[in-house]
Amino acid sequence: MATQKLVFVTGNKNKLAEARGILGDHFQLESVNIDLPELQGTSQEIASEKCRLAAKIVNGPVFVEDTGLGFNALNGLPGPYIKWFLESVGLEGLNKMLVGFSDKGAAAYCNIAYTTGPDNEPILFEGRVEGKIVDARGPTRFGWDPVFQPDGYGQTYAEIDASVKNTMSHRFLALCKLREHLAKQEAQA
Ligand SMILES: O=P(O)(O)OP(=O)(O)OP(=O)(O)OC[C@H]1O[C@@H](n2cnc3c(O)ncnc32)[C@H](O)[C@@H]1O
Ligand SMILES: [Mg+2]
Repeated sequence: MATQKLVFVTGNKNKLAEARGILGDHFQLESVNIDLPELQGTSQEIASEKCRLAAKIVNGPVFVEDTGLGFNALNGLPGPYIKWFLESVGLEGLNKMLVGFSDKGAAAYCNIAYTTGPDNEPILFEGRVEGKIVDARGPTRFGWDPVFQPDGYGQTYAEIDASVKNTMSHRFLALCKLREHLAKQEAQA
């Protein structure tokens, strides 16, 4: 199969490394390192708007993603605002937010927005993994990985081997949907 070029606009090197690991050799993943401005809204709205901005910059096919971590006890907050919560209160603070709630359930999700160019509306692909918030365990390499334990695993995202995370994560599930879409698009061309 021929290599397909794909542009991912993100300011996050860990997202890029995971996306490269998940998409493998069939895609030549190029990155444009811009932390695009993000409006307030749902994760889908944020991803769509980032994608419109990215398409204008790249002037061609491009994808972006918005990642969120929503606490069930807080009706899905911090959700898309997890980056600012993590920066402000740290991993321990995220735990403390749930003191007083018996429900420690949480969902990690990734909303990918892809467009063929600046004149076309973004298409969305979501990957979602249910789990719970636990005291931080494992290396602090990537964001909130140490405090999120996916259901069915005795380990946090940070403790799970990176190659395994890349076969089950919210990002993996979203990228699989994007990959399927691109394969269909290629078959129609
Ligand atoms: O340029 P973009 O792609 O927006 O990169 P970002 O780092 O700003 O990313 P987001 O706006 O989507 O914010 C998501 C936050 O969650 C973190 N994050 C994203 N994916 C993660 C993952 O798989 N595990 C742990 N933390 C993650 C990330 O470091 C941010 O703090
Ligand atoms: Mg961002």
